[in-house]
Amino acid sequence: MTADAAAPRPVKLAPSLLACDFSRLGDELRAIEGADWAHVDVMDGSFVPNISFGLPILAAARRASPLFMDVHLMVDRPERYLRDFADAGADGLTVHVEATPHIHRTVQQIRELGKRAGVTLNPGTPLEAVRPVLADVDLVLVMSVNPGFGGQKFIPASLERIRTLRRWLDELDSPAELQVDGGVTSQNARAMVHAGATCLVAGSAVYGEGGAQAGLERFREALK
Ligand SMILES: O=C(CO)[C@H](O)[C@H](O)COP(=O)(O)O
Ligand SMILES: [Fe+2]
Repeated sequence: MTADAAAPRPVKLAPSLLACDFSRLGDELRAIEGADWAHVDVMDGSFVPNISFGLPILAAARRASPLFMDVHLMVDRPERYLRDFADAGADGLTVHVEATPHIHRTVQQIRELGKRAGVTLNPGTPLEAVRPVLADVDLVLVMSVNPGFGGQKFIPASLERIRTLRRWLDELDSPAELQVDGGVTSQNARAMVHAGATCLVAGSAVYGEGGAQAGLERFREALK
């Protein structure tokens, strides 16, 4: 059976705080309480050419909201900071396969901290790079833009990458989330779900026009 024909899976929405108004972080988190997760983009200015925010902002978000904190670590050698992010309130930690020579050990370390372990890869990295750890993760994230900035355009080839990962996860009978991040909008969301995605990250498409509640409503309508 192809992914497109399979029974529909519940779809999680994970608004990215990168696109919110940081001066009103508490309000911006309350505005997405109807969502499933809050996506927290940590950028170090080395692995990616941009610096976003780090531990204190995650800790502030944790204090302000009961939402699941889905932390996307765009940092070199993320193994150095796993415990710090866990202590600051992360519920899930997703690391890039390109950022560490020890992806298997890093995934194990996240699990040992009692957190959900995610693995991800840049659009230019062959999918085979994550295959050895697929059975060990709780989430696989398909980056559908080059990481480092919000508000970029979805890379169409990402759809085929979602389909392939869907097939590999199904072959393993894995319950892992298949997440997509970058350029996700209410217009293209259905195509990703049909390809097999179970969790959609969206920054500008949620926090943009009309505010977050209106943004979430557009996604709910699109995914009905
Ligand atoms: O990881 C990211 C960028 O590296 C962000 O999560 C992503 O870009 C979300 O922003 P948008 O929905 O505006 O594309
Ligand atoms: Fe992200």
